[in-house]
Amino acid sequence: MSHEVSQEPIATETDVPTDSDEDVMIEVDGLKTYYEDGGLLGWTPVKAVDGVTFDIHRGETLGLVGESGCGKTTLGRTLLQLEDATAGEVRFDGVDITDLEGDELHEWRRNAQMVFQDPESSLNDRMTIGEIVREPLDVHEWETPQARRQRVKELLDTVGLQREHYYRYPHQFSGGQRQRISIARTLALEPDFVVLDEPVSALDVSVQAEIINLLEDLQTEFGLTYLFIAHDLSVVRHLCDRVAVMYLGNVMEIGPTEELFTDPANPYTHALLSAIPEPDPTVERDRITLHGTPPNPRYPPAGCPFSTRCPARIRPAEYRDLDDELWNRLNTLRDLLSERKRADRSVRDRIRAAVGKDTRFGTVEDTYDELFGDQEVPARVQSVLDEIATHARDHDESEAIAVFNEAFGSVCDDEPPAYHDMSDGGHQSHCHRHTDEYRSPDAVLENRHG
Ligand SMILES: Nc1ncnc2c1ncn2[C@@H]1O[C@H](COP(=O)(O)OP(=O)(O)OP(=O)(O)O)[C@@H](O)[C@H]1O
Repeated sequence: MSHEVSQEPIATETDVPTDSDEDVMIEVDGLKTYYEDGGLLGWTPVKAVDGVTFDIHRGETLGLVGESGCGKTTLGRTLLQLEDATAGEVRFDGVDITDLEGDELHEWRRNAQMVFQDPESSLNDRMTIGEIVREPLDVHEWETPQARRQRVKELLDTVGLQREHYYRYPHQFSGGQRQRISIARTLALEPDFVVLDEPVSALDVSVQAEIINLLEDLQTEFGLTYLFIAHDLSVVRHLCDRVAVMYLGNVMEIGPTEELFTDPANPYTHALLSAIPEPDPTVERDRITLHGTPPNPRYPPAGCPFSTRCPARIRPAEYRDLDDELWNRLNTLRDLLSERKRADRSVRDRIRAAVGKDTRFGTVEDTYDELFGDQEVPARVQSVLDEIATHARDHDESEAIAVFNEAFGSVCDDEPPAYHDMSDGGHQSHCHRHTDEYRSPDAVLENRHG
């Protein structure tokens, strides 16, 4: 874990309207979690969570969605102090738990628990169901051993299992039943807050609804607050009161579920929602095709995290009307140049480059041919491309990128966007397009649906 603090968080404390309502249970403020897995001095950490600020309200279910690897699990684990925060605060009822240690942390953990995705691997097959569910009670020396046994039996009732299951082993149960066992264990110490990390993704569709219903019933019965991490947006829409959309370690948009699904504000949310299959084939819907893949979380863009793939990225005035496909190809060229700049080129590559031979990135001519061979490139773009090519041939990627940014760059590439309020209901989005200076993302996306 790194304690390096790099670029500014996407919004500063002063940008964010503080929710002073009494119903705020958890306040997350400028939270960062970096993984220093290389362990080498100067090694660039993975910025799994990179400066997020939001609240969780008492008794609500907050959904957390986003593509694989965007940092959802890391965020959930950091809220429970299962990962150390690199920077920022997580305040539970006003207490910053990132500062807790030893007995205080142990005691606090009773309040907050996690249900994991895969009930196959999260239960110890050598322990009986009774031992598994009782373990947190034993660890926290809860009352007497007899009272613990009684409590476990009650918990088995609560989650729809039978008391006789106490002496059985996990392998004797189906996936859905195993998830019920995990949930019983999670509830043992009567937590207030539960992180549900894809709790139904590994289950058969027929069983998913049963577990979702159980989670809803338990929430009502025990007044639980949930952070629900999920890929399946239809489940999120059904279950969650509010939704936070994550991309590359940042929360891009947060708001009431229906508002966010019917009137998304952020270009990334538009893209994520447009990937949901339309159940009614007769309904025509615009789809947004995202080009490229998310950037490496060790090297996030300096400006908006989504800038390298955003179909609504602000363009300099003289290129506003450029063909969208050509614009996408230009963005791909910038990604290639950045990757080439970063690459630790092998000795062989360096020698080949020095004697003017191809490297594993291919020649500049090949790359240009692949990207622009079938495009009509206006002369004003071609002259910039020619200048970039000169630097790229000299292996001066920094200068090539500087020329690129000078011509095609915008505020999206340079500055992290601030939070913007989309409604009075706490709907917020981070996008430079929300400022008066630019057209809203909606207006731009209407023209650019691929
Ligand atoms: N222990 C670790 N050490 C180093 N990098 C890690 C570690 N755990 C996660 N990462 C990296 O951090 C980033 C965020 O991972 P995380 O698992 O939080 O994402 P996620 O959104 O939950 O993904 P998924 O939906 O696939 O579970 C990824 O790039 C991942 O490879």
